[in-house]
Amino acid sequence: MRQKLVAGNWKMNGSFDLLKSLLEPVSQEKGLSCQLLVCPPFPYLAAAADLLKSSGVFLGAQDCAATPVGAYTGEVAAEMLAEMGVSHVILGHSERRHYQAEGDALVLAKVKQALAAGLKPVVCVGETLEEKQAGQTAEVVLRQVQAVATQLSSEQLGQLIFAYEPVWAIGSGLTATPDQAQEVHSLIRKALAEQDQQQAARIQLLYGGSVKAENAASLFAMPDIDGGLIGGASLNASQFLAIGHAAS
Ligand SMILES: O=C[C@H](O)COP(=O)(O)O
Repeated sequence: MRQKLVAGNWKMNGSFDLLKSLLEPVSQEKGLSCQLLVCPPFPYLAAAADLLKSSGVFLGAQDCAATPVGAYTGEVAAEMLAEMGVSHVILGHSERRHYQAEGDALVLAKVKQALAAGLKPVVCVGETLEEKQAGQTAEVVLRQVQAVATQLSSEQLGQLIFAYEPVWAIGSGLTATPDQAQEVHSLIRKALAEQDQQQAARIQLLYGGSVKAENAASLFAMPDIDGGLIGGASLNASQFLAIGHAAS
């Protein structure tokens, strides 16, 4: 049985004040059966690790370098993140695919670095509005999934989490309906099962895109939706915890 995971992607938002006001209640919450993961920007990771210690709440980063340590100005190595107490790293988010022109090969290189450092990659996949309108959702999503999955061993595959985030639903207030999201999640799980049935049954598949306390429960009730990757609503402790309750 897969445990549900509610992950907060703060994107380029936050401050030390927000860190404290948000992570104190989150780290003290005792009534949830789901896993919680918080992914603030790099400058806040050390303080977040301190605030979350012994809480059971996981700490994640929003990116890592595609290469090991060395002469790569401005980059942050996966090993450095692991050393700070980070356990997860979001990779291939559509904002990075779009603004930083990250392609499937670069995402795979980052996934390999993350795995080598013992981090769990949260690999984001999803189609744009144009691709959806052209009927290309399955093709795009499965290409992004397989570009990573097929290049890994079974053991490595089992460390992955995938997040299906239709680009048209991110920050737009438009959410995929539970049925639409389930259809894509089921396609992803079937594709993974063709590669490795056992691991496919274990891998957590998250949904992301305008998830809020009001729509979370109906999404999380679907058989292949194992939680959410939450953007805007993760910046408010009571919203984020309410989504956690919907997953519990
Ligand atoms: O990583 C999170 C997603 O991009 C969703 O963001 P959102 O909840 O603000 O739509």
